[in-house]
Amino acid sequence: MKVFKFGGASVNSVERIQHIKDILLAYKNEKLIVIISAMGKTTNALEKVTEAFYNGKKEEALQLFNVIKNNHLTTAKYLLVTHYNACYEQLNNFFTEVEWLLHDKPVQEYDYYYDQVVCCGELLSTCIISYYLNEAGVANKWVDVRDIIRTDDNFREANIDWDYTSKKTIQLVQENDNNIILTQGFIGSTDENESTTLGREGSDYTAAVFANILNAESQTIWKDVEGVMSADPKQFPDAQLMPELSFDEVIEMAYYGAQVIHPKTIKPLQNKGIPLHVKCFLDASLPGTIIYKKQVKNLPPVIIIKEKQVLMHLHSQDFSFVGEKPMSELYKMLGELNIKPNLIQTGAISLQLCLDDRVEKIEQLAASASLIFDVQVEKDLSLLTIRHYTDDLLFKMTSNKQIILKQQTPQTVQILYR
Ligand SMILES: Nc1ncnc2c1ncn2[C@@H]1O[C@H](COP(=O)(O)OP(=O)(O)O)[C@@H](O)[C@H]1O
Ligand SMILES: N[C@@H](CC(=O)OP(=O)(O)O)C(=O)O
Repeated sequence: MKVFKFGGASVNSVERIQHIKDILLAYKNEKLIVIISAMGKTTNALEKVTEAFYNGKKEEALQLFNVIKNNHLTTAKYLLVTHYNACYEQLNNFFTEVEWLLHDKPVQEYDYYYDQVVCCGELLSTCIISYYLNEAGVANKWVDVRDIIRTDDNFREANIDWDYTSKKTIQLVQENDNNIILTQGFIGSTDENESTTLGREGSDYTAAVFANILNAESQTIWKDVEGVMSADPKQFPDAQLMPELSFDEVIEMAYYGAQVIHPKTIKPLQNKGIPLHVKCFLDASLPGTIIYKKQVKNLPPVIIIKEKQVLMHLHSQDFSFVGEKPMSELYKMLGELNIKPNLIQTGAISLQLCLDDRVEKIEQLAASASLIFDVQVEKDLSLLTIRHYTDDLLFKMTSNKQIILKQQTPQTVQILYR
């Protein structure tokens, strides 16, 4: 059994979806689980629908959703001939589910509605692609992953119930004759059938969960890049391909914010020693990157830039040390708000946290933290991380920047700048 994952970038046009068919035809005789994300930037668009709905702008939410609907229907029309009507019917069921919800007034928490609306992106994309592949001779079985991936109700960052999910996954594979099972990444459901999501860009993780449970031979993430590069090639055209990487290196890269693989993906694979391939779906003959248990030496400097960062300055209110007590209270607040700081620097009577700029979370944290600290917030910053840095590169990358904070170990340097 192999697990494949195609991300939003691989399914963002009719041509790209047709390309998936060519890739899968080459694996016709293999058992595959194929995980697919929402098309292109659909998840962002669905986030906007949820925001409008939650802010009481029902008409705007419905209008925004209508655009998403039409885009998917147009894609289905281009791709399908004989299967269009059946696909249309299934798409309509998904549309209706969301529209019903949008007609209601929000009475529950925002994150709950977010998951009920946003999960639709993956359901729509997989529905269209499954019908298309069946029509094009790549027989597959479409599965609603919400029947398989059971989670808790920690909406937007749901945690997997491994026992239930393992049983259902094994049962699914045993009962299915098709070589290809095609399903959604990123989403799951609670024991009360509420939809959940696993955190943005979580489809890589879904694939790793299946790979782990099924002791897969390998997992392959198909991307619009050659493989894992030493920097985002969109920002750094000279970025180098890294043909092999260790699990340790990739988990560090993901932790520091490299967009290329979701941070939670590595553990399920590492635990079972399952190799992860990152390959280019535009040219399957390219070798890509293999990530495995082997130690890999002599890596080039790896550059990661995170934009839209906020620096929260916390200062002791009465000149007492920032000791264990205020620190543990602060960590409790971070845990409750589900916030992961990207960098923490402590001093005698102050500490500084670098965070992603999620307005509502920052406001809540600032409000809670102000009970024990004086709080100041600085916005519009960027966080540069270089693994395996050289002094020359560090100088080159920071010489024209206003450095706000710096943290350095022999392996990694992090610079927060304006
Ligand atoms: N180190 C890196 N190596 C390769 N690609 C990277 C890296 N860092 C960022 N990227 C970006 O990741 C993009 C693919 O990620 P994304 O658009 O989220 O893909 P998908 O939709 O397939 O998950 C690439 O187009 C590339 O610009
Ligand atoms: N569609 C979700 C899940 C995902 O993993 O997407 P992608 O594979 O395109 O990063 C998101 O955009 O967050």
